[in-house]
Amino acid sequence: MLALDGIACLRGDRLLFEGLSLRLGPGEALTLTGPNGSGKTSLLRIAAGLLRPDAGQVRRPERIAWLGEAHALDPGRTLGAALGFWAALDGGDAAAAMAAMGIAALAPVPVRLLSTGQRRRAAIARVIAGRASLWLLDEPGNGLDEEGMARLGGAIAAHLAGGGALLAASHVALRVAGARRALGEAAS
Ligand SMILES: Nc1ncnc2c1ncn2[C@@H]1O[C@H](COP(=O)(O)OP(=O)(O)OP(=O)(O)O)[C@@H](O)[C@H]1O
Repeated sequence: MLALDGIACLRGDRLLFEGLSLRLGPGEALTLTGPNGSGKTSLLRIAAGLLRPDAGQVRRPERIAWLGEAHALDPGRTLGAALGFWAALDGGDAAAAMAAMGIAALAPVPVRLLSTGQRRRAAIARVIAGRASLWLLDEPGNGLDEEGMARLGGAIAAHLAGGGALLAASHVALRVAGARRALGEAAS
C-alpha cells in the first residue's frame, strides 16, 4: 500500500532523517511521534508526494487522502454543499461521513461560520467520503474535543477494517484498536 525505502530529507542545510524505510499494508496504521520540528510533517508530505525526498523511493497507491492544517472546503458554501462537491468527485457519501463525525445537523451552515473543532470534523468527514485506500493525516486531533477524538478513532478503525491504511502524525494518542505506535525516534 505504502512503501518508503531509504528516504532522506534535508530542510535547508539540516538533515532531518535519512535511511528511513517503512511499509504499510492493508489494515495497518502507524503513528509518528516526536518533538516539534523533528520532521513528521515532512515525512507525511514525502509519503503524499507533496515533497520530493533527497534520497530514496516512495511507492503509494493512486488514491490517497491528505489531511493537513487547511480544511480545503469552500468557506462560502454550506457544509453539505462543500462536502457534497468533493464526495461527488470521489464517489463517496457526504451524508454518511457527516453522520460519522457527528456534524450532520451542520449541513445547512456555511463553512466559514463553523468553529475550529467543527471545521476539523468537517475535514475528517471529507477524508472519510474520499474513499482513498491510504490516509495521511497530520495532527488529525487538533481542535477536537473528547467526543470528536472518539469519532476520529471510530472512523480510523472502520477505514482499517475495510482494508485501508493510515500514516498519521499526532501529539495525542489516537485511540485506535490495533494501531502500532512507532517511528518517533526515526523522525527525531
Ligand atoms: N519549506 C521549508 N524550508 C526549509 N525548512 C523547512 C521548510 N518546512 C519545514 N522546514 C523545517 O523542517 C523542520 C521539520 O519541520 P516539520 O514541519 O516536518 O516538523 P514536525 O515534526 O512536523 O513539527 P511539529 O511537531 O511542530 O508539527 C523544521 O525545523 C522546519 O523549520
